[in-house]
Amino acid sequence: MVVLSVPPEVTVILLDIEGTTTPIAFVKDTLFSYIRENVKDYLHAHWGEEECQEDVSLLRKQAEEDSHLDGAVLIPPRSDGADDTEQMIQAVVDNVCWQMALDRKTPALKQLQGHIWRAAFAAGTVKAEFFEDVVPAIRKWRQAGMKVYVYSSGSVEAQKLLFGYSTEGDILELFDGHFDTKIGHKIESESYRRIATSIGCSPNNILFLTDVTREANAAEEADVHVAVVVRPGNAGLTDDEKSYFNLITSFNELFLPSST
Ligand SMILES: CSCCC(=O)C(=O)COP(=O)(O)O
Ligand SMILES: [Mg+2]
Repeated sequence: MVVLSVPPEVTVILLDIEGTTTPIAFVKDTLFSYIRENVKDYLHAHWGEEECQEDVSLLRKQAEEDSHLDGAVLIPPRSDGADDTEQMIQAVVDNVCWQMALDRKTPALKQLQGHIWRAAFAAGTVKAEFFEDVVPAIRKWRQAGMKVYVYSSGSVEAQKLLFGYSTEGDILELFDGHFDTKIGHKIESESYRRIATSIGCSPNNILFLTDVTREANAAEEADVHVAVVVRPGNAGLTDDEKSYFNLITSFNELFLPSST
């Protein structure tokens, strides 16, 4: 087994979700399919609620920013008439499906997705999946004194559902905190500096594990240590990326200085 020594100054492990803790196939085939199949019914059921209207307002604002993009779907402004509700719901559905077809990670989309998944996770219709090495490794890191945080494009609310309702039960207690793109985009180095400040450590106290090399580059630019996680179903890496980054195929390949 290949072993990657974790630098001694590292006290925090920061985890991506999709392609790192969780198979991309689960996110795409289960989580995203659930959204496509249920978004319309969800909007009908919750349209009158403040939370749903806040989600729609955020999506409408995002749609305006996206209006220059090919195929972008605008959401008409809200009026008092009940007649246009169907038309608005259809526009929201079309906008969500358009964003998802492009695998966009906008906070507006992620916030609504989190709210739609809530009922599915709570009812046990959906249970999150992790690669088999993930939970035992996190437990080991914690025993060794590491702090463990999550940084994902999925909203913090959705992250808590994922780790709260999983095939391994509720494992939320294994995490010291969660970050989403409210702190900044994952491909911007400033986001990693903000995360370090928020945790109360230096960037070089953090080891970030991700499957996406653009995220790894941004983190590294902020002086965060990175390892690129290679999992079945992840996008392939170029030869240059393979030789440049530290690569791991399992969390078990990380060797902590305190491990014996
Ligand atoms: C419950 S989190 C859902 C995962 C998700 O929506 C997503 O976009 C994952 O992105 P990541 O940044 O974790 O690769
Ligand atoms: Mg990822």
